Amino acid sequence: MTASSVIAPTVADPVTTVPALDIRHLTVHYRQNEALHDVSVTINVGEQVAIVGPNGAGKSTLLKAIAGLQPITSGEIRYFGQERVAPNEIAYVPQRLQIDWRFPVSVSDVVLMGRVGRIGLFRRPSQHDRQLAQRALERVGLAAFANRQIGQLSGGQQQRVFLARALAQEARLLLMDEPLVGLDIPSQDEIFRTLATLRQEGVTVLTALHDLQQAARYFDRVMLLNRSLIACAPARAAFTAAHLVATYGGHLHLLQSGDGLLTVADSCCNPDPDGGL
Ligand SMILES: Nc1ncnc2c1ncn2[C@@H]1O[C@H](COP(=O)(O)OP(=O)(O)OP(=O)(O)O)[C@@H](O)[C@H]1O
Repeated sequence: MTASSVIAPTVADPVTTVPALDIRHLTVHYRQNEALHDVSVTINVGEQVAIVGPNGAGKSTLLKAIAGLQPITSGEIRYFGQERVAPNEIAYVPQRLQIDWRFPVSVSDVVLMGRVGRIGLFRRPSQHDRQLAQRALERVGLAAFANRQIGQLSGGQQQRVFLARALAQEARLLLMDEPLVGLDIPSQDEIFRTLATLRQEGVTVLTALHDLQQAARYFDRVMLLNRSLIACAPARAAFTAAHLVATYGGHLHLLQSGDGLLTVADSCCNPDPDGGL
């Protein structure tokens, strides 16, 4: 073999090969209750991943542990190759019910709060910060609501305000806990449009969801969780009968759709409760 016929090995690009999240053997307890058991998964930079699983599967716990809001029992989480991450690098949007919407702040105040990590708690926002907040509100279609009190918005609009806050924050990692709960279809579409914008900007997104069709349609990979990690793969590979049964047990009916992808319906909503697979 001549030297010229040898193909030089590709030099790994350290920027692109370092994952956004590298979770190793993560276990989390609430007192005696083990909410997450030995979860190991890697999320690449710019990926959008849906976390699905039954009630109590540990979806919220996983998001909170990643956000640093929930102490972990054992294991480790690395962020962009580091043990620690600056708070402004992560945006966490909790479930709607966990937010006190009566809080007397305007929509633009909430979005500006996304800048606090960058400007410091006691410094006034600059013109640049205000412009970023304004642009973020425009991008989620809420510029006209900037001066409204946050509690006066609809559920979908409130969720979009929190997305705008994440945009203004210029976070690299966005964690959302069931952002679609209680939203009508147009509001859900607006959220997915905003996620598409974040995709263009290379923001890594992890979202807890209940709708498996949406998880399959809008996300690069689906993480099936039931205290342990069952799978984390593109929908076609994730939604196998074995994975779905391991995740949801006997509570689901599996359906074969036209394109061969398995989809599921909760047995509580099925008109024929005795219907099998
Ligand atoms: N603050 C808490 N104190 C004690 N136990 C908790 C707490 N939060 C959650 N748990 C328990 O941890 C387990 C995982 O809960 P978690 O909220 O993470 O699940 P989930 O998948 O997000 O559920 P859901 O779909 O209902 O929101 C459950 O058994 C739950 O009861």
